[in-house]
Amino acid sequence: MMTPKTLFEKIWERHVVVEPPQSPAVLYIDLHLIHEVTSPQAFSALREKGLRVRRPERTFATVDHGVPTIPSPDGRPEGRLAFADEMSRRQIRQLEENCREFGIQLMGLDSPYQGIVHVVGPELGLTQPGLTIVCGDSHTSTHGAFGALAFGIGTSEVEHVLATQCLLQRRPKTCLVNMEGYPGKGVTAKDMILALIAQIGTGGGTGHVLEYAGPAVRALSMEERMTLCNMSIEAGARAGMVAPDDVTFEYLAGRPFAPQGAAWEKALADWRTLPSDEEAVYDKVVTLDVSRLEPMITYGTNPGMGMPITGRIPDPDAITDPAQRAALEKALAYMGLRPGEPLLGHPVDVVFIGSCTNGRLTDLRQAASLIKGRKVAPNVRVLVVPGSQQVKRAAEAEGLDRIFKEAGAEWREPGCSMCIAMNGDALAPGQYAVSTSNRNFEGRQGRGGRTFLASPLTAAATAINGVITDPRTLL
Ligand SMILES: CC(C)[C@H](C(=O)O)[C@@H](O)C(=O)O
Ligand code: SF4
Repeated sequence: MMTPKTLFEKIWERHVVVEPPQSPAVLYIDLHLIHEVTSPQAFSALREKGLRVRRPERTFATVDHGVPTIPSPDGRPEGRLAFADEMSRRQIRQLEENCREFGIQLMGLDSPYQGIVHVVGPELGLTQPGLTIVCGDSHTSTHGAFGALAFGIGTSEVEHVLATQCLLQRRPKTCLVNMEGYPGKGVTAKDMILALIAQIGTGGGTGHVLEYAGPAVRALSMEERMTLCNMSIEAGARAGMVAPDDVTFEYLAGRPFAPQGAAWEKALADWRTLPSDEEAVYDKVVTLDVSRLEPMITYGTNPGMGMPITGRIPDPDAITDPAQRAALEKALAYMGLRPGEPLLGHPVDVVFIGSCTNGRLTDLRQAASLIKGRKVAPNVRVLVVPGSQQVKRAAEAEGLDRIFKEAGAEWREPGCSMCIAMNGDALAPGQYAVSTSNRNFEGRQGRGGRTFLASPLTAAATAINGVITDPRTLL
């Protein structure tokens, strides 16, 4: 009898080149994604050492973090750079030059496929089951939704992978996240992952690869599974994964970089062997009953500080652990919130709908379904930023852009935008935002800005009322 294995173990074992005792393994990397922020020093180091890129055909680049999302004044995609700050302009130009010199395919400003790296990889069919995927970006965990082993790396590791197509990596532990039951009306994948992180904490997944399983996960679309895996890193996990199934295969079929013809049939047969074996053992198991969830919202300055939308802000005095109490006190002071208060009805200045967590077509459709035929509140600035050019075109083909614009929202060009505020889209100090992104750290969306993380439905409901709103009241 073969030892039963988890999805993670199967992929890990296929990719280990050597795993000497007491030291990190050498792991072969199938797909390396790069963007303008974490790659420049890596290429400079290659140049200094006289090294080439080992497998340029397995390396793909896009520009996302610093890209202005204001439509080009002259209609040319390049014209967007007119709005870029100096640092972003240099990084984008540098990436263009590096890709030219090293023979790497770039989804640049003029590409119909440009977008956030974690949106672009899947929609091009680059992201596939069974692959090892890295990117100098923590939300690389998104790609695990396809049953790939995908994680973020640092800039020196980007250099290492560029030069060798391999990475030194300690074997992580495994954690099964069992999602029981089915979510109710208005409760989305974003609420499931915010609830999980609220339950296990931002350190709950440390050292582990999370495998999301259970009927609620199987029922999710690929885009929803990506939302789930995207935030694995916010629980401290190395990666997040969902075993591939027919939903995965249907999503991938016919995508530009997916296998075709006989190669597709061969790949499919292989991918079907990847899901964890029935008797496989995990280092840890966590269970979340999603049938009891409400839409979630964060009140603090890390993604674990989340609560059901009808809840009340917790009281630091009720926390016994001094470090945790201090962290909550500091967070509430920054957020300008008081313990025991509800968040429902709290005014906001900005609503941001976008990012690699919730900037895909499904997310925009959900937001539009609430906004359609309504107006956004006059006191709120609403930014809708599609995750990629493909998402933008698909949304426009369905008329979603018109729904947003007629309601008084801004319809932007693709990029990371106000998720990280590196491109000029930023909160003013003290402003409150409901954001569909993944991080609510101090200053994340602009210096002094205050972020409530929530789903696209909650964001849209809040945009309409101008105060934090339970989307179930508008559905
Ligand atoms: C800029 C980049 C390195 C960073 C990351 O690693 O995730 C960013 O994408 C983020 O979301 O904070
Ligand atoms: S959208 Fe936000 S989380 Fe995603 S890669 Fe860009 S900055 Fe990072």
